[in-house]
Amino acid sequence: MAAQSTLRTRLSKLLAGYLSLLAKTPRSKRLIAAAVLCAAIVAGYDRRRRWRQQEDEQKRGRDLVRRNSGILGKDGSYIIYVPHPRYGTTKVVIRPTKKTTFDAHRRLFLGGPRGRGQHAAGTPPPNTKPGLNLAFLHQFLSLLSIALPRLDSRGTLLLMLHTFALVSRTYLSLIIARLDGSIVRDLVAGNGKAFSLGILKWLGVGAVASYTNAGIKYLQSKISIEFRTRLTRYIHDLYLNDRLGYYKLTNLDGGVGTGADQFITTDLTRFCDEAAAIYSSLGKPFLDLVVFNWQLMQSLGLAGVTGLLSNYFLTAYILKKYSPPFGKLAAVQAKKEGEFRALHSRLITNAEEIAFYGGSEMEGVYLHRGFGELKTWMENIYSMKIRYNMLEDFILKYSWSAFGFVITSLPVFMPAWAGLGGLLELAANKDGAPSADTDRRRGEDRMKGFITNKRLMLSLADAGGRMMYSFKDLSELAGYTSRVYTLISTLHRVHSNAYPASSRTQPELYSLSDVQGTIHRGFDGVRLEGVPIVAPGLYPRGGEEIVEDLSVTVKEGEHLLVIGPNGSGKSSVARVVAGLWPVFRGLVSLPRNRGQDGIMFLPQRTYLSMGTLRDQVIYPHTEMEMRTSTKNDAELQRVLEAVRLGYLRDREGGWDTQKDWSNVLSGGERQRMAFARLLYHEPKYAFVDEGTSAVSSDVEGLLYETAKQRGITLITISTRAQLKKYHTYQLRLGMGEYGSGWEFDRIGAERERMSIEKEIKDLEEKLAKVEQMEARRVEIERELKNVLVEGGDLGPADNAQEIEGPEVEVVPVLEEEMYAPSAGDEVAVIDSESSTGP
Ligand SMILES: Nc1ncnc2c1ncn2[C@@H]1O[C@H](COP(=O)(O)OP(=O)(O)OP(=O)(O)O)[C@@H](O)[C@H]1O
Repeated sequence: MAAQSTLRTRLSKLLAGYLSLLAKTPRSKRLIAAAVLCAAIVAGYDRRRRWRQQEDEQKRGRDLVRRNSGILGKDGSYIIYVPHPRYGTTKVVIRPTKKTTFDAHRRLFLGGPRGRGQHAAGTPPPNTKPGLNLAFLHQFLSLLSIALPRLDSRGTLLLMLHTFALVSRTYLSLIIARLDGSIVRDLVAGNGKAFSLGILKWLGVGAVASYTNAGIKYLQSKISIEFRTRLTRYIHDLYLNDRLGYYKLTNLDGGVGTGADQFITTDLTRFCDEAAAIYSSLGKPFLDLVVFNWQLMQSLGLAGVTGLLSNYFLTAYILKKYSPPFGKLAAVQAKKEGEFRALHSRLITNAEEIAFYGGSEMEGVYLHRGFGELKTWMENIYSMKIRYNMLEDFILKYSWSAFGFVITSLPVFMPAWAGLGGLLELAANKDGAPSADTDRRRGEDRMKGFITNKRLMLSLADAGGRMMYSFKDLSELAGYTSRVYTLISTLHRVHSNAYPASSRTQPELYSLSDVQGTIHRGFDGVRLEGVPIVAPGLYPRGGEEIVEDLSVTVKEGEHLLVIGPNGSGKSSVARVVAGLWPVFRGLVSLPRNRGQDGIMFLPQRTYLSMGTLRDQVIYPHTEMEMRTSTKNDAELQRVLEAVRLGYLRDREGGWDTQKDWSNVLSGGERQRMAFARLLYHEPKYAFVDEGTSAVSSDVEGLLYETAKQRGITLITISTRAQLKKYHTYQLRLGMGEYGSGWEFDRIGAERERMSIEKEIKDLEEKLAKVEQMEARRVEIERELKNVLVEGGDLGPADNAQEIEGPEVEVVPVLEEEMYAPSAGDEVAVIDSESSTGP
């Protein structure tokens, strides 16, 4: 009780004191305090709300990460959750690049064909060598317009902070140079107090400078990541869209060689790192040069600074003259690294096939050759660099220091030419006969001036050196810039189909600049009218016609079988309809949508994606799309049962199991999985390319009947005539003298019967000739017996005379016993079981 009453008294005292304080405080201050209190409460509440939201998001993120899925935003953005070591997951929002942005950038990236003066205004000729030239400036600025899209973007803010940190560091270096001079002066003068104060100041400034240095490095990496994020997303949006950039880039355009992977992963990273570094490695020394030169001009006069500047220009000239073409070297090295990497990717992708063939030795040859080329190139670069580095080191480190000593001695030896320092010297000289005290003071001032100037000179030499070194970095940056620019401009070219005809030569027939056909989407069926099926050549080469002007129409319920020998162009028809290959002439009509109620294509090799078992059935849908289309796991199970894969879910441990499915499913299972996708998506029309070649015939029938029952009109591509029973029409390719003809018939129609009867007649005629051929074979064998004797030796001379034809030189064969090795001969022992000989 006593304790309680004491507490109450204390509380009431506290309250009274607080109220009296409040009464005494002016009104404005009270208002401010109230505002601060309210702000603190609101901020606390907001923090709590955000914290809860973050927790919910992390929980949702964990679920989605497990399911390999994301969320689609209303504005078309895609929200995914990526695993995070500390928070479990972090949310990443990916906003698609707007169409108008691509349109605006096309002007920056699209050049015309090779040669000067044939490309859009402002774009450099595509054959410009990477280096420090105007093309580099254009390319770099174009890439920067993607990396820094707006003035208020994150990257711009980071650059501003970085600039602030760089300026602060230059200012701190200036303070340190002055402090250095005064500390040495105080030491020489024996002024302990000033000396200690100087040391304290030194430590204080040092702490701030270290923090600034670390900040500069941190901001530089942040800028690099920001650039990379923006550029990667931009490239992905151009690369992976309905214009099929990822396919056309290597199969039709060929502008980036074997593939874009090396460009997107390694080259882009190097470009971003170098671009972020170049800002500080050029910007800071440049700032240092200006500020320190100004300072030195104050103390050393115009002569000193003129000397310094001439030194820079001379050095820059010498280094530029003798420097190897670093930009080009970096670009070629990146290309060679890409080729080597592509060889490894091929090996990984085709590991099983290569293992079956036992092809490791052959693959080893390719890999060693690829690495050999890369190694030779790199050795050349290093040997070029070593000579240049020697020159660079001697000039920047040693000759510059010697020159620095000469310049800092100017106030002492040539006071009339040496600015403020020189004036001080002159004034001291004028003071008449020097006393011991003035001599001492003069000595101290000289010392301070010398130390300050020396430090400034050192910083200046360092800045100049870094500036010169960064010319090399700049050249390398030019190489990476050229690589990334090439990738983006090629993607733009593919995206907008910009293949102008060269004005110098006639465009080749069926080259990408000769595409005149029309694609009509929104048709209820599949129709080709006068469409040549052409295997395209890499731009600007022309393509090769495989099927002559094809005209065929498939309407709902009229299943079509496309048949013909290997290589006659069956799959190519699907490639043209799917938009992989261009429609060079004629008209192609097809439904507007892919998937449900539209059209779908099942390629010859079933692709199995990364992710869960569910993802395999619903591909290319995501789980999120599956849920929004009101389908569920029970429906998926029904689909799997319809294709006789109902056991998979239990065997693999549920829908969310993640595996490398291409190694788990057998060839037949993969094909059935492809049919499961067909049944899941329920398109109106479907191209099935050799979709049942590895499936047993009873299941094959079941797959076709089920698909037809679901209302899917099938266009089957196959070499097997027994599939006719599931189709209404057939398109026979590979006809005519050149194999580019075709026939389109109703199955069982008069013409088809006639063509089969004709084929039977042909075969009978050929069979009738068999007896004649047999008789001829016996005759030839008899003749040969007369000509050849046993053991393969030629017969007697009178027999040989009967042979008509060119003269044959008879070389006598050494018999085994006639050969006796002499002492000097090397004798190889031949395993009689594994080798045979004449
Ligand atoms: N990207 C390409 N570039 C050039 N030619 C190609 C390309 N793809 C295929 N070809 C060629 O086009 C021809 C037709 O190929 P397609 O794949 O259409 O044949 P197919 O009739 O489906 O053969 P198969 O029955 O063996 O599957 C072949 O000679 C092939 O070599």
